[in-house]
Order: sequence, then C-alpha cells, then structure tokens
Amino acid sequence: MILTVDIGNTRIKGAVFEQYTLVEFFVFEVEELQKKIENILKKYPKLKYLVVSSVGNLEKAFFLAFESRLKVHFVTHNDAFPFENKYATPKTLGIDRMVLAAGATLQFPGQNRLVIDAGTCVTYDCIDAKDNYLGGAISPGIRLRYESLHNYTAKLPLLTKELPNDFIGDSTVKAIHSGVVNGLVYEIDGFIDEFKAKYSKFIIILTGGDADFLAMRLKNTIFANSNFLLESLNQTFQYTINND
Ligand SMILES: Nc1ncnc2c1ncn2[C@@H]1O[C@H](COP(=O)(O)OP(=O)(O)O)[C@@H](O)[C@H]1O
Ligand SMILES: CC(C)(COP(=O)(O)O)[C@@H](O)C(=O)NCCC(=O)O
Ligand SMILES: [K+]
Repeated sequence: MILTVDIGNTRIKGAVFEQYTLVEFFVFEVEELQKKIENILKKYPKLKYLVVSSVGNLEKAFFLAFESRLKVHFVTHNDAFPFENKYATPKTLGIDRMVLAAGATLQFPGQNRLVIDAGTCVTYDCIDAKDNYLGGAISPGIRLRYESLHNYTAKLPLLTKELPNDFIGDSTVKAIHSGVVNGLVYEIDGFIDEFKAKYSKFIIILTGGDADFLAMRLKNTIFANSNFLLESLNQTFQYTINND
C-alpha cells in the first residue's frame, strides 16, 4: 500500500492506494498534517511507502520523521520519468507538472496528451505521441483571479466562485463572475482548440480543485478527473521503483 501526498500552493491532498485502486482520499491543513498522517499510518498498517510531490512550502525534512515507520520518497527532478523532457529549463519545471505528464504518458500510451490542472494556477502540459514533454502554459487559477481583481482595485468586492448564467454581466457582481469564470472557460477551450488543430490522435485531461466546476461549462469534450495528480503520483512511483 502507498500513501501519496500532493502539496500544492493552496491545499495539501493525499490518497491511500492499494496497487492502482484509490482506497481513501484526504485534504489536510498544514497545522494538522503530521497528526493526520500518523493516524492514516495507524489505520492502514499495510502502508509501505509514503510518496510526496511538492510545489508548496513544505520540504523533504518534514517527512523524514516518518522514515522509522515506512519508506519515504520525495519526488525530485532526478527521478526516472517516462517521457523525454524538452522544456528549455527542465530544472525549473514544476514537480506537479512532471508527475501529471508522467501519469498521462503511462495511462494513455501512443496518444498526444494535453493535461490541464485547474488549481492555484491553471497549468497546461503537452506530451506528444512519441512521449516528448513539450511544455505548455501557466495562468492564474479561479481563486487567484477573484482575489487579484479585489486586491488590485479600489472598488471590486471579493467574491466566491459562481457559475454565471450569461456572458453579459448586468451588475458588478455578475460582471466579475462572467469575467473570471467565462474568461477562464474561453481560455481553456481556446487552448484545447489549438491543440486539436495541431494533433490528430489525442486525449485531454482536466484535473485540479476546479476541474468539476469548469468541466460542465467547456464546449470541448474532456476527461475530467480531480484525482489525476494523486493517481499519477502512485503510477509514477510504481514506474520509478520498477526502473531503478
Ligand atoms: N476547500 C477548498 N479550499 C480552497 N480551494 C478550493 C476548495 N475547493 C475547491 N477549491 C478550488 O480549488 C482551487 C485550488 O485547487 P487545488 O487543486 O487545491 O490547488 P493546488 O493544487 O494548487 O493547491 C481554487 O481555485 C479553488 O477555487
Ligand atoms: C505553476 C505552478 C506554480 C502550479 O502550482 P499549483 O497551481 O499546482 O499549486 C507549479 O507547477 C510551479 O511552481 N512550477 C514552476 C514553474 C514551471 O513549471 O515552469
Ligand atoms: K496547477
């Protein structure tokens, strides 16, 4: 059994896997992370590995405390990945994006893949059918867009996300919801259209905290799976130990 932990810039997520099956999913607050992991280790005595991917503020040292109980693996750029990395600055590529790309490569062989992760940031990652990681794009996520409008203006209120019922917002509140949500939907559909025009056999995966919220609004058909990063972390780790 494997416990995977994904430290993003907004939330820390985790999941227990038995082989390729997700057994239980968790969301952690930083302050309770230590205690909660201890409880998970007690609940699942069969856990043999703790696998961590982090683009957030928690470093490897935090997890070393668990090494007396199980093997701890902190994913780094030096791990074995199943794709050829063509990013011009491979060492600055986010570990989460590498794990997503690895998951897409392993799960959808022989296809052109576009992975969209709607989290703190929205990241776009392209892996071609020959398993070359090409790069993609980074833009602000939904919450970041709402917060920026509020933080960098005098008059705009801070709103929580809401699906707009029209692209024409006839009030400040509706105009903000339309700008943030429709704006992001148009952006994502635009990237997908470009990708589809360039490649024939392809798969598009949408994940992240806003995946389900956005999926119903997209005009393109995509594969929405909010657990794709944790599943990819599990899969990539299986790949790493088999290729060591
Ligand atoms: N409980 C929650 N707390 C914060 N953000 C949430 C929550 N549920 C959904 N979200 C949405 O998820 C996004 C963050 O996604 P997430 O995948 O957790 O980010 P990250 O992986 O960067 O930490 C935010 O834009 C927000 O709209
Ligand atoms: C782009 C990101 C901030 C996304 O983080 P997230 O939204 O998943 O919290 C992260 O992947 C990162 O720090 N990347 C480094 C820059 C790069 O990927 O080129
Ligand atoms: K992201």
